[in-house]
Amino acid sequence: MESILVSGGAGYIGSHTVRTLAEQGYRPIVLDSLVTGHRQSVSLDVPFYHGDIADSDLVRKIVEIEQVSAVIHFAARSLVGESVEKPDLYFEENTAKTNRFVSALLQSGVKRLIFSSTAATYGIPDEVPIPESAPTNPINPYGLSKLMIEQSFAWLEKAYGLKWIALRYFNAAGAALDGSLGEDHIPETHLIPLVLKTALGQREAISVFGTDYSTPDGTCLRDYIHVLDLANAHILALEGLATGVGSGVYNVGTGSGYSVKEVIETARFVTGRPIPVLESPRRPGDPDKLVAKVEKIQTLLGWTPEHSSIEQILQSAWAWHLKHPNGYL
Ligand SMILES: NC(=O)c1ccc[n+]([C@@H]2O[C@H](COP(=O)([O-])OP(=O)(O)OC[C@H]3O[C@@H](n4cnc5c(N)ncnc54)[C@H](O)[C@@H]3O)[C@@H](O)[C@H]2O)c1
Ligand SMILES: O=c1ccn([C@@H]2O[C@H](COP(=O)(O)OP(=O)(O)O[C@H]3O[C@H](CO)[C@H](O)[C@H](O)[C@H]3O)[C@@H](O)[C@H]2O)c(=O)[nH]1
Repeated sequence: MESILVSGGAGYIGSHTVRTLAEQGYRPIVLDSLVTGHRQSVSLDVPFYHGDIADSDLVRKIVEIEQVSAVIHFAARSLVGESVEKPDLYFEENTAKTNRFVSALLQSGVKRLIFSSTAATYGIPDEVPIPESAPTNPINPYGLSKLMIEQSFAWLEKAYGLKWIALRYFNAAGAALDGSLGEDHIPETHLIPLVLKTALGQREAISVFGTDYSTPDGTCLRDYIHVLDLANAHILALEGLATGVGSGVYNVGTGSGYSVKEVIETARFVTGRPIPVLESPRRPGDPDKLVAKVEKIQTLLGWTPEHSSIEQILQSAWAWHLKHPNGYL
């Protein structure tokens, strides 16, 4: 059984990936500082190290004790607004700490790595759907912190033979189909959990940020990808690297966009509850459309989304919210 170290394995996407790895016959090992993650989101059967990715001694120890052969690296800060207020925090926590983490891994002989990147590396795209070859002009420190990591990998590959895949996720959403794992960010800023908290009556209304975008209904279009499909993309990426797929960046999305209004309308249908809307000003830094071009991951890694219709995303997220109205508390 191959042992895979998952940094940030107690976070939203990490916890779903840890479970999927175990289901597919891998042995996941989690390293997480719990700065934003939840211990309860990881099964007690999974080896769990409470620590920081920048603790090189700990990383080397884990690799040796657990016989780690590859790494999936989720650990990061990911609040766009916070990154604008505290760019130094993002360059330290994401870029600098990842550099230390990858150095320790390479020193320990681990050369296969899958990295959580983001559509925020593109900034405001000229072309939608966005191909991986599009220019990268991030418009916030969060996106830049991730782009710098991607770029560093090419040099680490040349110097030390690192094999890497950076998955540029579009909008991660949804939950385990039985609602047993889900999204519990504090503070929550993402549209879908906020819409469902409104359906639960925990919020009075959902603010729609901007109704004058150049989209069919005036609200922003996003490419929502189910967290289980994302989890699977990581495993295919690991297997791809092991069987000779080259290093590089891959978009992970569905290729279809839904507007904020369409998401809210579908959530009304799925939950059967009223969801009051408050039309609000634009949120700074939101591009009107972010939709992935997905041929590369489909062709080279054989990945196709299976749970990512907007109905399936909302149904699974609703199951999670009904079972865990206060998150993992
Ligand atoms: N959620 C999205 O829509 C989305 C979109 C694009 C990219 N991403 C990226 O995916 C990854 C996971 O996102 P998420 O939504 O699951 O976030 P999350 O905050 O739920 O998970 C991040 C996990 O990393 C841990 N962590 C953070 N810094 C750490 C450190 N220095 N050492 C050890 N552990 C640390 C946290 O405790 C948490 O468990 C992040 O890298 C994020 O930037 C997320
Ligand atoms: O209360 C809300 C919250 C969001 N939105 C809108 O809903 C859409 C989706 O917003 P999210 O905050 O859910 O997601 P983002 O598209 O802003 O962010 C995602 O995409 C980014 C890339 O731009 C990063 O990768 C980030 O990590 C990831 O969560 C946006 O148009 C946003 O303006 C609202 O109208 N009301």
